[in-house]
Amino acid sequence: MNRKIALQLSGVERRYGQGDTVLSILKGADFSMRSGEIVALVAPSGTGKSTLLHIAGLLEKPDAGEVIINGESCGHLSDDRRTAIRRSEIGFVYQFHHLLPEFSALENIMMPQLISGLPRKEARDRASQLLDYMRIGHRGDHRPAELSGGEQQRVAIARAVANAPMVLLADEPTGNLDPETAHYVFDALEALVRQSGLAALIATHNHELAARMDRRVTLGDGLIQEM
Ligand SMILES: Nc1ncnc2c1ncn2[C@@H]1O[C@H](COP(=O)(O)OP(=O)(O)OP(=O)(O)O)[C@@H](O)[C@H]1O
Repeated sequence: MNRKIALQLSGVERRYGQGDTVLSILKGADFSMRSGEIVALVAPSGTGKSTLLHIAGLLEKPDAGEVIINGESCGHLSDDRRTAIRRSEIGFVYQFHHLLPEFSALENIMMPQLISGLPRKEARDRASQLLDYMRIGHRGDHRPAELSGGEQQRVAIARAVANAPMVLLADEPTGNLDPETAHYVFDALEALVRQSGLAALIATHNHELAARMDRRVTLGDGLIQEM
């Protein structure tokens, strides 16, 4: 199988601080991921996982190097173009769901599509389909506070992929869940990735979950290394 490269990082560098207190987090990191692939990012706390995900997701700019999404090099793009790529090609999931509390699960999933200009009916149909896919179709009218932790994360994943992005970036998406629920949420995520062909990079401290993914990478000395 030779699927196309959805995300590529080339020579990515990131430093924080100034003068004597510069902290070099990424020192020329290279990485690529193909459509349909699920990659675990497993590395000790503070080594730069979130930094890497923020750069890959165009939320932060690297000090040097390139981020290429779906063949488009993003380094020299205008902020507007970067925002447009982020909205259409990238989905984010975090450790805490960050769903809007006053809206239902269905409405939360519709939101990114409405922001992208999709008609309400189409957004609703797709949101409903995603809820079914995540096996929580019966929970569409519930607000986040009325859902379990695992259900909330499944809604968050559905919302992240609502605009059919090329790349899903997840920062400890099951970090707040018990092990059994974590596996259940991952089952749903995996099914979604296989069905949609998006590429997923998932930072996790859960080694059992990482073992279920296609590939595992780690961060060491500012570089991304295959495990
Ligand atoms: N804006 C910033 N300014 C200064 N230092 C920062 C900034 N953001 C991150 N850092 C530092 O960079 C290092 C990497 O942070 P990052 O959040 O990427 O690590 P992480 O591997 O995701 O950690 P964790 O697993 O604990 O979430 C840390 O030492 C952190 O303190």
